[in-house]
Amino acid sequence: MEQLQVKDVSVTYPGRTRTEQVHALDHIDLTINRGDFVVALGASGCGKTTLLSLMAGFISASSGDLLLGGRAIQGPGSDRGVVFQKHALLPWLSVMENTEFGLKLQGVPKAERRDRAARNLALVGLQDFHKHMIYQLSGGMQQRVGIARALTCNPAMLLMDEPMAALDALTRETIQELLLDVWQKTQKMFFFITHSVEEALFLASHLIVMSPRPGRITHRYELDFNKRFLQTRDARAVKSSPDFIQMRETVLGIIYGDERAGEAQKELSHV
Ligand SMILES: Nc1ncnc2c1ncn2[C@@H]1O[C@H](COP(=O)(O)OP(=O)(O)OP(=O)(O)O)[C@@H](O)[C@H]1O
Repeated sequence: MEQLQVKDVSVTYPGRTRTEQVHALDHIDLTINRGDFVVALGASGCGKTTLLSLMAGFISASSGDLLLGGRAIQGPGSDRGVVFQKHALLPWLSVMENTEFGLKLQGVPKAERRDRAARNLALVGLQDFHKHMIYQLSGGMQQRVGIARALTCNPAMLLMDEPMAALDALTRETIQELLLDVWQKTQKMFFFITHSVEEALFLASHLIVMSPRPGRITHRYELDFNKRFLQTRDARAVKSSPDFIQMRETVLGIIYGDERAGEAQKELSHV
């Protein structure tokens, strides 16, 4: 079965002095199954990006294990697609050339890679933009190319680090809906980081809330607001429903509690 397992993982970075250490993640356990849309939410510095970087294979754990399909993650691989906030597209290449880039590096023949890239560009609504250059696209369209590119190597898992953060509110909502469509159609494992509580509640099938110093998962929720949207196509109705608003207040309370605790700790350390 396709599954990502994070087993008792801790990450410690060197601090500013020789003796200081930053406990970025502390004994994290998390299982992501095929078809799960896991969203990580939490105050700045709680270790969200560190967790994603472990899954991507960009960094190694100080202790514990990360397994994908039962095999230890030992570095980046085409079984995991990554979408960043800054889409990291190559501006001198066209939309098609950017999307097929990973397959070209793998030596996939041109006809096959064009076909696979075209299918994923259609999935994100860019079927009419193959020949456009990246600089001719809006921020939202560039982010769609980033998603299509990440999907084109057919990864088991899509890892997204605040991919909507630089988008205006309206575009952000459109891309949220697009992402839910892509999730429903592909049934891949999604791991998504955001600072927006509303975005997290709307997208997640599984929400984890993290707290900093040391980075821990403090709360876990199973949600179905995403399925409600996919059934009704009415995002406004979902986001203004009483249980959505109540959940938003609960999660905001958890996060602001953390941030206030963090501020108090900083103030104390200045005394
Ligand atoms: N390479 C590094 N060296 C030292 N400390 C690091 C390094 N990367 C991250 N940290 C520290 O580890 C902690 C967790 O960082 P991380 O970026 O994972 O958190 P985050 O929740 O993603 O934060 P943000 O929401 O601000 O992006 C922070 O205290 C950060 O300063």
